[in-house]
Amino acid sequence: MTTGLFLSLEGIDGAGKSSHIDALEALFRGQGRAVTRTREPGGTPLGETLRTLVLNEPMDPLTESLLVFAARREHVLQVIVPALKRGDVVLCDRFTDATFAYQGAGRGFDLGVLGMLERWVQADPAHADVLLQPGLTLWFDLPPEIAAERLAGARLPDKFEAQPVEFFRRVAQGYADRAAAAPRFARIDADRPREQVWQQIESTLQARGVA
Ligand SMILES: Nc1ncnc2c1ncn2[C@@H]1O[C@H](COP(=O)(O)OP(=O)(O)OP(=O)(O)O)[C@@H](O)[C@H]1O
Ligand SMILES: Cc1cn([C@H]2C[C@H](O)[C@@H](COP(=O)(O)O)O2)c(=O)[nH]c1=O
Repeated sequence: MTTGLFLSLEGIDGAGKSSHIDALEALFRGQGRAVTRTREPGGTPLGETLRTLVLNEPMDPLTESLLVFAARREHVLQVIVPALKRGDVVLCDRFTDATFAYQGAGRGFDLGVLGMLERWVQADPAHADVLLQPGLTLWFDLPPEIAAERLAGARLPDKFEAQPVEFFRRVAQGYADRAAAAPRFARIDADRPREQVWQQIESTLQARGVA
């Protein structure tokens, strides 16, 4: 389906993903790679409109799941697949693992329904059994209490960031469950100073042969 590298960044809110995206982009550009940098929910005009709703409006978990997958469908078709076909490195701040972690583990929504939506949204039109997935997922793993401390006072919390620590314990477990089932996950110990977190990222990219 594609020739580029699809790299996603995942973790609970405040785990430190955004703090390393600039450096990741610079690293790949320094190697002469074209980079498409994007995020979910979002990445297209419609996706960004849906993001505003999802991050701010209270809603039923099925509604929330449908909106993030609707945004993802546009994102996959308009941005991610074309970029991968060009041979770009796609740096995506969150993808479907976030839906399993937040709507599935966090909200308690049916994982079977999420799996069905994943298949509908990410199937290759030519091979329905092949799903578009990141080639590598950097999972920033940080205890929820520390993430909450880091976020406290950093910015006005959105709907998710305002959730209690118990919600993020479930989300963190959701990521751990997803990671246990998919070798594309690389765990980054985010409970370290920034320089050490970056060193782990660099060594992971080398070990996986992608940079
Ligand atoms: N290794 C670190 N040690 C201490 N503080 C950090 C570290 N990494 C990031 N921070 C700080 O923690 C806060 C959250 O970091 P960041 O915004 O990168 O997280 P995030 O995973 O992108 O969060 P979100 O998903 O909610 O956007 C920021 O204030 C950032 O400066
Ligand atoms: C993709 C996706 C995201 N979310 C949540 C997770 C975060 O709380 C926000 C996005 O904010 P960020 O600062 O850009 O990390 O949305 C979700 O609940 N479900 C999803 O599928």
